[in-house]
Amino acid sequence: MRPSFSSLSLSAASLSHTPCLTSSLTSQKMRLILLRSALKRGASKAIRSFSSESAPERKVAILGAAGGIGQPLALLMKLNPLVSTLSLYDIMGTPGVAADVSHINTRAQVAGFVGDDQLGDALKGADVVIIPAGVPRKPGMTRDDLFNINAGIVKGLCTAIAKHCPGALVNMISNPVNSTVPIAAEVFKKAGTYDEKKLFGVTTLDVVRAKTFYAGKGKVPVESVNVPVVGGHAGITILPLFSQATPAANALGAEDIKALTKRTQDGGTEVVEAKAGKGSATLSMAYAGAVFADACLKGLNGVPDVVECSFVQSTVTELPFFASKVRLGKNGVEEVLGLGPLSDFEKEGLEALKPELKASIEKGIKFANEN
Ligand SMILES: NC(=O)c1ccc[n+]([C@@H]2O[C@H](COP(=O)([O-])OP(=O)(O)OC[C@H]3O[C@@H](n4cnc5c(N)ncnc54)[C@H](O)[C@@H]3O)[C@@H](O)[C@H]2O)c1
Ligand SMILES: O=C(O)C[C@H](O)C(=O)O
Repeated sequence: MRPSFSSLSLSAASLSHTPCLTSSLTSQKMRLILLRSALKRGASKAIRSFSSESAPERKVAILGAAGGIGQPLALLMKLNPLVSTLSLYDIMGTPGVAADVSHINTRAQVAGFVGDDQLGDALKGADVVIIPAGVPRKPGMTRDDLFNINAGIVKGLCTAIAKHCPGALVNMISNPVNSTVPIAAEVFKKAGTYDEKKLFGVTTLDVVRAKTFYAGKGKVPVESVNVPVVGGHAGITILPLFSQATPAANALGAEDIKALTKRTQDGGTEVVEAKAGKGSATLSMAYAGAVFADACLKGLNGVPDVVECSFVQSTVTELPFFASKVRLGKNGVEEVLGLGPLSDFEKEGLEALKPELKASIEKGIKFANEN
């Protein structure tokens, strides 16, 4: 994501590096001309990136916007020049978060909404809805332990989405993602608004972690690393495909790959334990959520070849939902990409994750239909 202010710093840099020229003009006059033309170039660049004409109007709503993820995610979405309206909803605290974020001098107009009565207005006209609402883990808990509270929260919010912005792309962050995405699908089916191309479980944090850990161990530049992560978003259902990682890190042996896989699968728990009762990943999740929402917006805007991993309705395996690489387009999912060639270790991991993922999906479907 490139915040629009980057072009301003570029133009400042180009000003200070303007070379000296010799001509019949005095050097002072020449400096003035160069300064004017550099300013003009810089200003037009800045106007291009700030202008609401350069990108379509896009409304992004964050549900759970006053929480540990919600607040930094609101900040990052306010910095995204593709967002024209940023709608911040929570059951408490959003007026303050919205007032704070709204003072940042970027394109998005910010509005805060609080409580059931204002949920409809928060959602109306949204192109993308991001859901980090719900309780996080404490040490000793699994993501599934959050089901009893978060399933109901997600169900209520998705019922409102079906009513107020049925065409929006939904980015589900609330855990357990392996169950909350199927819950959302069932709610939308019941409401007659389900479009499998528009529902996404956000698994980007697994990819972010896999990239970071691989770069560290393989001693390759982190910015150039790509690693697909497939399956789901809990424990062994998180399956990083390091055999497909680029660039190749030749120094990594089978034991290293095993350790990297385990660290990626346990990345959430690593943060939960380090926070010692004060919640789970929030800052890295906000970053990951912003990366994924940005990809959705780019797809909606017609940018070609936008590919991210996500937990979506799928025929890649026999399971009805599965995370894999997905090509994003003007209607959401344009293509669910296959797994590609797997190593024997990854093939074993794939078979091992299926029973747990299947059970979590079925639990979500059952809840949505019985409550
Ligand atoms: N998908 C992922 O990779 C990933 C990563 C990290 C955390 N998570 C999950 O995200 C969720 C949020 O985590 P957090 O650390 O931000 O928690 P948090 O407790 O800090 O914030 C949650 C926010 O949700 C709000 N909320 C509760 N019920 C709501 C409702 N009905 N409508 C709107 N808002 C509501 C709360 O008021 C709170 O502000 C958790 O379920 C966590 O497990 C997922
Ligand atoms: O681990 C958690 O509970 C939060 C999140 O799913 C994560 O992966 O960090």
